Amino acid sequence: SSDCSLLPHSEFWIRSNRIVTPQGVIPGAVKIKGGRIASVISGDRKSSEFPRKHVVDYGDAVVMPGLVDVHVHLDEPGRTEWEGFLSGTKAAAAGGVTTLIDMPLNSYPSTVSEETLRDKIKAAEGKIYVDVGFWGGLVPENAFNESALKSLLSAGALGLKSFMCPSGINDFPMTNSTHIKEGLYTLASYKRPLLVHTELVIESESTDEIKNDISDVRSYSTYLKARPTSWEEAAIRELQAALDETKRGGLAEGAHIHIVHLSDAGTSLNLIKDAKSNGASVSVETCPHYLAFSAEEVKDGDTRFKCAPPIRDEVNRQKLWNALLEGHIDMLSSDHSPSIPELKLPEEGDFLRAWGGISSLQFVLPATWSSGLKYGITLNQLATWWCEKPTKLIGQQNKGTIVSGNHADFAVWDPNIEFTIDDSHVTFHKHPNISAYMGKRLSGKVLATFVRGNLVYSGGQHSPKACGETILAK
Ligand SMILES: NC(=O)N[C@H]1NC(=O)NC1=O
Ligand SMILES: [Zn+2]
Ligand SMILES: [Zn+2]
Repeated sequence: SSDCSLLPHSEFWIRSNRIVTPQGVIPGAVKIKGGRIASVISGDRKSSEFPRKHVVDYGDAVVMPGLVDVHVHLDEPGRTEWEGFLSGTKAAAAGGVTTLIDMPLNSYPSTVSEETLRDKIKAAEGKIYVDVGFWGGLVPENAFNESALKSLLSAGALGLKSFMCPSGINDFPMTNSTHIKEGLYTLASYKRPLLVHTELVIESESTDEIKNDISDVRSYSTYLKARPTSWEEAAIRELQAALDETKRGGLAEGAHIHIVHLSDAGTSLNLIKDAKSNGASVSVETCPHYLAFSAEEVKDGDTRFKCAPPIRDEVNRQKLWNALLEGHIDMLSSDHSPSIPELKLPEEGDFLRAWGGISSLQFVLPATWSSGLKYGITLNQLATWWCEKPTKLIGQQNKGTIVSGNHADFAVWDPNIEFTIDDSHVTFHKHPNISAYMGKRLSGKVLATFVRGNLVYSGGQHSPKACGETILAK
C-alpha cells in the first residue's frame, strides 16, 4: 500500500555522489523496482537525465545499505513499558537500521518454544517499521528436548542465544556447557548459529571483597571489579572446549558460535583469534558503547553506563578499535537493552543493583562514525561491520549490500552534520533520558531510510503505516 512509503512511486531512481557498493564508493544511481534493486549505474549523471518525478537526488549524502542490527531487545510482548515493536522499530528506522533481530529475552514470555515464537510474530504484526527476525532462546528447560528445539527452529528462529551467567531476567536462566553442546548438535543440523553471552561467574577474592564492602556501590570501579575480564576469558575457554568436543564427536559439523558483545580486548580477544586461526567456526561482535566510551569517564552513580560485560578502560577501548580495523572483530551490534528508568536506580546510583543495559538503537550509526573518525574508518568498513557481516550471520541472501537483485534497503545520511543528543533531539525509543548517549555530541545524521523500496523515514517523519516484514528462517 502507498501508506507504507513516504514516496508515491514503486519504480524510481535514487541518485547520489556517494553510493557505498562492494566495489567502493561511487557516484551514480540505483534503480528500484518492486522493492528490489533493479540496477546500479555508476557515473556522474545529473538528475535531469532521469524523468524528473522518478528520481530522488541525495547529492553528496551517503547512500549505504541499511544497517542490520543482530542484537536488539524489543521486550514485546510483556514489557512494552520498557520498549516494544512500535517505538523500537521507529527508532531503528530513524537510525538507518533496516533489519533488526530481536533477542529471546526481556520480553515475557521469553522466546524459547515454537508457541512463544508465534506469540512474538503475532505481537509484531502491523507494528514494525523495519524488517524483524528473531533469535530463539537456549535454556535448561529446552536444551535436552530436541524436538522442542527443532520446532522452534522450524518455526523460523534464525538461531539460538544462551547465557553463561545469570541474564538479569529470572525466566531466562543460564546454560552450562552440557546444555550448550546439546544446542550445538541441533543447530548444526539446521546450519544456524548459537549466540552466546560469554561471561562465566568466577567467585574470587575480589568478588568477596565487594560483597563485604558494599559502601562504594556508586563507584564505577566497584562494578568493574565485580565483573572482571577473567569472566569473559573463562567463558570463552569453556565455550571453545564445548565446541571442540562436539566437533570431535563429529556430530556438530556445521555448528557455528557467535560471541556477542565482546568487551575485553585482551586475553579474551586473543583466545578468539587463536580459535579462528585454528579453523573454528566462530564470529564475534562488539557494540558502539564499548568503542565510544571508557571507564575513566563514567561518573559516580551514573548507572546509564551500566552494561554487561562492562565498558572497560581507555587502553582497552583503543585495542577494541584496532581489533575491529584488523578484522579480528567481525561485526557490530547495538545490544539495545532498554528498561524503565526506575530500574536504573537514578537516585541511589547503585552500580551493583541497577539494570544492566544501554539504549542506543537510534544512535549506532553516528556513534560508530564519530568514534571511528580518529581511526580513519571508511564507509566501506562501516558497511562491512554493520551490513555485510551481520547479513551473513542471519543466513539471509538478499540484504546487506547494494547489488542488483537485493532488497532496496538503504540508509541515507550526511557524515558531516553534527548534533547533540539532548532533550530537543527527537529520539523515538522509549526513555531516552537513561541512554548513555544523552548529552553526547555526534556527527552523522540519518536523512532517510528505505526498507524494500519503501521510504519509511525521512526528515523526522515516518511512513503512515508500519510495513516491515518478519524474517523467518526456512
Ligand atoms: N538481560 C539483558 O538484556 N542483559 C543485557 N544487558 C547488558 O548490559 N548485557 C546484557 O546481556
Ligand atoms: Zn548479553
Ligand atoms: Zn543483549
